[in-house]
Amino acid sequence: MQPSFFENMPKIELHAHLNGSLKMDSIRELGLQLYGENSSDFLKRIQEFTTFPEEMDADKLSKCFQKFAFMHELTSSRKGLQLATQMVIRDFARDNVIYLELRTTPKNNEHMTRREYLETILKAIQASREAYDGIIVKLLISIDRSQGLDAAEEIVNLAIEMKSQYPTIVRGMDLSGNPAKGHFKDFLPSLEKAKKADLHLALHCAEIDNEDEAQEMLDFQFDRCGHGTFLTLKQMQQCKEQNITIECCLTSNVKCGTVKDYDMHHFKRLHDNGIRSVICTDDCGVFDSTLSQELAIASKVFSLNRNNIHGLCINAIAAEFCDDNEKTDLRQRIDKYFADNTE
Ligand SMILES: CNc1ncnc2c1ncn2[C@@H]1O[C@H](COP(=O)(O)O)[C@@H](O)[C@H]1O
Ligand SMILES: [Zn+2]
Repeated sequence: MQPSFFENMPKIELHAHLNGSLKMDSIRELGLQLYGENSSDFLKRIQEFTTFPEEMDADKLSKCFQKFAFMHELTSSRKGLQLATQMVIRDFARDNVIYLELRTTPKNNEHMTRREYLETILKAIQASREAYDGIIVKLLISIDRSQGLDAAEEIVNLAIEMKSQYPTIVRGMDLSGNPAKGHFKDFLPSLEKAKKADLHLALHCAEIDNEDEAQEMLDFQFDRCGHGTFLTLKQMQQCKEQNITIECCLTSNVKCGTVKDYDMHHFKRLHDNGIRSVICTDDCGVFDSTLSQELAIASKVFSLNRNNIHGLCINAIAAEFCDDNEKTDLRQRIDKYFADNTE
């Protein structure tokens, strides 16, 4: 299959962090719009944002988290956040993503409360649908495991409130941040509360090797597993039994050094064992990728044929946090693409 097959394909993105998904060109545009900023120093910082050392480094993943500070600076004002949200949605729409679940950690600073942070994004999402060709955008609200429990509790309460105000957009919660920091167990009461309030859960799990924590998470039960890199085969089987879909982010894992190379990626193991997985970008800005590229890589490295790719799209529809009418419509659009493109 040619790259254009993946570019033209209507796609579904289920794992994308807002501040990690702004592409280099859009960061440049954002700098210009916010500060008239186009200096060589600014352009150098953009380069650093997307550059990863070639060699393996045990600390590569931790270093990745330092990169987000740059984007967080650009989105620390309401205007910056609103523009960034619009640009991220536009960039996904340009890649023919027709359904996008964006996730973000609400932040408070001198310009915004966490509530205002979320309201700014929700308004930008509402405006985006008409602007960008009918793309459906949902929001998952993230808890950063490297931050304290008070923040987590405030965020869950806000998520519950925002879900009742924007029920078609706010669909779930995520647990993310540096997996070497914090303990899942501590966030359990907050996540339990989210679950009781019917928020779906897409949690980062087993991104690093921590079998006990992964087990605690699986026993708690959630809907979708971000990465799942270090799940044991038994835990993968548990995912299958519990109907948990694994969100595989190939380039993210390779660039962060948790997977040595594409052909060593656990996607193969999942696929071979019939465990439901989907391909996602994670942070397409930081990792300088697109969903089309990730699917093309998956198809090449794991020798996936058209039916396999179609199957991945169907997996994604099954795992979406949206209503059945939206799923039916998306399925029709994707089936039509595969029926019309029989190369
Ligand atoms: C690479 N693998 C990853 N593992 C875990 N968490 C990640 C991540 N990539 C991104 N994030 C989480 O998303 C934030 C950026 O988006 P938002 O500011 O929330 O929009 C990061 O600060 C981190 O908390
Ligand atoms: Zn992630």
